[in-house]
Amino acid sequence: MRYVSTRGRAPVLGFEEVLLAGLARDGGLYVPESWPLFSLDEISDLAGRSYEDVAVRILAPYVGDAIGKDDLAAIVADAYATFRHKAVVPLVQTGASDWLMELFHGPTLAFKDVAMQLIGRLFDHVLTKRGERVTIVGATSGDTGSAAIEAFRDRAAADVFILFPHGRVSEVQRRQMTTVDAPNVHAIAVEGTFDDCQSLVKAMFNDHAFRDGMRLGAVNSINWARVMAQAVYYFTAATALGAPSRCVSFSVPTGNFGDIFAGYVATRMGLPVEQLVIATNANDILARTIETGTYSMGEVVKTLSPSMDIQVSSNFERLLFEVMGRDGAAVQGLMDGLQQSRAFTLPGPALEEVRRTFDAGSVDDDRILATIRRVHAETGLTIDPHTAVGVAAAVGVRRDPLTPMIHLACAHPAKFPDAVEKATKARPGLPPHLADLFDRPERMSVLPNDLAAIKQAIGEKVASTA
Ligand SMILES: Cc1ncc(COP(=O)(O)O)c(C=O)c1O
Ligand SMILES: N[C@@H](CCOP(=O)(O)O)C(=O)O
Repeated sequence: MRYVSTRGRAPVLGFEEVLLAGLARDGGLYVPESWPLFSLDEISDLAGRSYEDVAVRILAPYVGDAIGKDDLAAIVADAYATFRHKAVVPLVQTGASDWLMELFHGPTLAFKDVAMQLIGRLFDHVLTKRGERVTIVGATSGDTGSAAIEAFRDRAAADVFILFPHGRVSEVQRRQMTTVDAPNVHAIAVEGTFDDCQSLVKAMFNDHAFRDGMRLGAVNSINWARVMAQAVYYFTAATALGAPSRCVSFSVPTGNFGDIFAGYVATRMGLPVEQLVIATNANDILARTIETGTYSMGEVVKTLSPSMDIQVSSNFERLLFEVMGRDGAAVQGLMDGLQQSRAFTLPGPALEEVRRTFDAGSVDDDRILATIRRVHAETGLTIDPHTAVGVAAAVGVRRDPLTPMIHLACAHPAKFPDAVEKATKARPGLPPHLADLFDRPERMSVLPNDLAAIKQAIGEKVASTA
């Protein structure tokens, strides 16, 4: 498979280069040159297979001949052996037509592990083959960071620098990033928001001298490999519930639009999906965009679902590229508008196209708490505040009550114990492998929201370990 940039002016790359490149050199995001289409028979044939087997089948066309089939199967098997559930992402029925897809059985208790455990190994495979080393820079609102640190810790071919917003992640999330004692891991608390962290990372990639000098690599969902890995569980869940002969829907708690874009990818590969619900917290830029057609940035608000306290939703650009006829210049025009006036308006036909597949709802903190409480009372299950956003948002926008709605349970409740305790009066405990998290010493630097200062800190650290 070859990959093109959403802005149309970066080199066309193969899988290996796309994995290592992260952001395209024109500032855009890489997408496959064409979508591999699975026939209905091929999709039916996924039902009942192991997660690992389905993953290899879905990933193979994207990886192409960059990695041999046997090597890919071994990497996939090794990645998902780290999960605490044999099904990797089990489904739990919560109502007549409602299911939770539990995505939090990986090492760091959030859905990010599903892609990150694979990506760490893919980087290792490719870098070892090439005899190269990279400097990973990532931005996190809490979950990507710990998943990336866990996936890359002690890997000889990578240094990892994770930028997170100081004071805006949960204590569990922070400690998961700051207590890992590995020489190649560096947690940086930035005095700013997640959007600031993400824009610092993009600015480092757009500084080509720094990017090439440091040999930067990305682990955020700007990296195509993240999205492709997340597309797999849309297939396992849908086929377990009768797809492709039965249509299903998904409700997806959304921040950076990576996870829900992976669902869209599954539809482009042939999976019949009735609707994809964009579930946002009070940071409702995407819900407003679907309603009005205008993507207009506001200020970030702190919520009980901090991992989704995001305004600049990176992967929306990938959807724009698709609904604007894959016209890179047109996407660049919208992105220029966003840069200049903090807003852009989708052309009518593009908005119609988005609305064919996507619905959206936003959920405030009171509804998050009420939803955690209700689900707990009705089912005995404890959900985290992000999952609650998805469960609540689906209520208002469901197209057909008989179509199974699969709610993505993105994080373990123990990552956000304060919110969960407030709702249920019970404090969720951490699983045994994290039981001593609060006793481990923390290690992090606090830096201003300043590109030069951050580049200098990264440069010095890399030079000192070279
Ligand atoms: C727990 C949790 N839920 C949902 C999201 C939203 O995912 P995405 O950014 O892929 O839209 C994130 C991160 O953004 C998260 O960490
Ligand atoms: N919620 C995310 C934000 C970054 O998203 P990504 O999917 O682009 O890595 C986080 O937890 O960091």
